[in-house]
Amino acid sequence: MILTIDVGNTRIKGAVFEDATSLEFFVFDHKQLEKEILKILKKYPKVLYLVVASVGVLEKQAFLAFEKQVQIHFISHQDIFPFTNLYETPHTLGIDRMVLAAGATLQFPKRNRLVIDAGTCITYDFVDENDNYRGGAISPGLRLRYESLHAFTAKLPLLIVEDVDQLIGTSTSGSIHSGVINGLVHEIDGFIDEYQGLASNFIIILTGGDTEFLAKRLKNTIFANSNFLLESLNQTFQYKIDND
Ligand SMILES: Nc1ncnc2c1ncn2[C@@H]1O[C@H](COP(=O)(O)OP(=O)(O)OP(=O)(O)O)[C@@H](O)[C@H]1O
Ligand SMILES: CC(C)(CO)[C@@H](O)C(=O)NCCC(=O)O
Ligand SMILES: [K+]
Repeated sequence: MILTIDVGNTRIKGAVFEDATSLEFFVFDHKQLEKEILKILKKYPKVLYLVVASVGVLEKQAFLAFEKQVQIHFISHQDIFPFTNLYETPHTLGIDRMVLAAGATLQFPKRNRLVIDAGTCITYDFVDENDNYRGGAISPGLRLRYESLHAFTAKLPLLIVEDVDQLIGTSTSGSIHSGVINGLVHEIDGFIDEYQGLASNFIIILTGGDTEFLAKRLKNTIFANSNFLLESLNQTFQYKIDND
């Protein structure tokens, strides 16, 4: 059994896997790390490996407390990945993006893949049908857009995302919701359209904390799976074991 942990910029997510099957998913705050992991390990004593992907908020040291119970693998740029990395600065590419690219490569062979992770930031990652990682884009995530409108203006209130579907904002809050939600939806649909114009045979994968909210608003057909990063982490680790 494997416990995969995704340390994002906002939250920590985890999942226990028995081979390719996920048994349970967890979400918790950075402050709860030690307590929550101990709880999971107690519930699943068969977990042998703890596999961590961190965007940098936590380093390897944060996990050393579990070393007596499990073998820890901290995913890094030195690991073996199933794609050729054509990023001009491969050492600065986010570990989460590498894991997503690996998952897309392994799960969707011989396709052009675009992975869109709607988390704290929105990331776009393109792995072509020859398994070359080509790069993508980084833009502000849904919550970050609301927060930055408030943080960098005198008058705009801090709003949280609401299930509103309004083009013409008729109040301050309506205008903010329209700008943030429609802006992001158009951004994502626009990216998908442009990528699909570059090549055929595309699979578009949407993941991250805002998956459900966004999936139903997009005009394009996508494969939506909010657990894609954790599943990819499990696959990346299996791939490493099989190919090292
Ligand atoms: N309880 C929550 N706390 C924070 N964000 C949440 C919560 N529930 C849903 N979200 C949404 O999820 C988004 C953040 O996504 P996610 O949790 O995947 O980010 P993350 O932990 O920073 O991961 P990553 O760094 O991989 O993007 C926010 O834009 C927010 O709208
Ligand atoms: C863009 C984020 C913050 C998304 O989680 C992460 O992947 C990251 O810190 N990336 C480093 C920069 C890059 O990927 O080029
Ligand atoms: K993200």
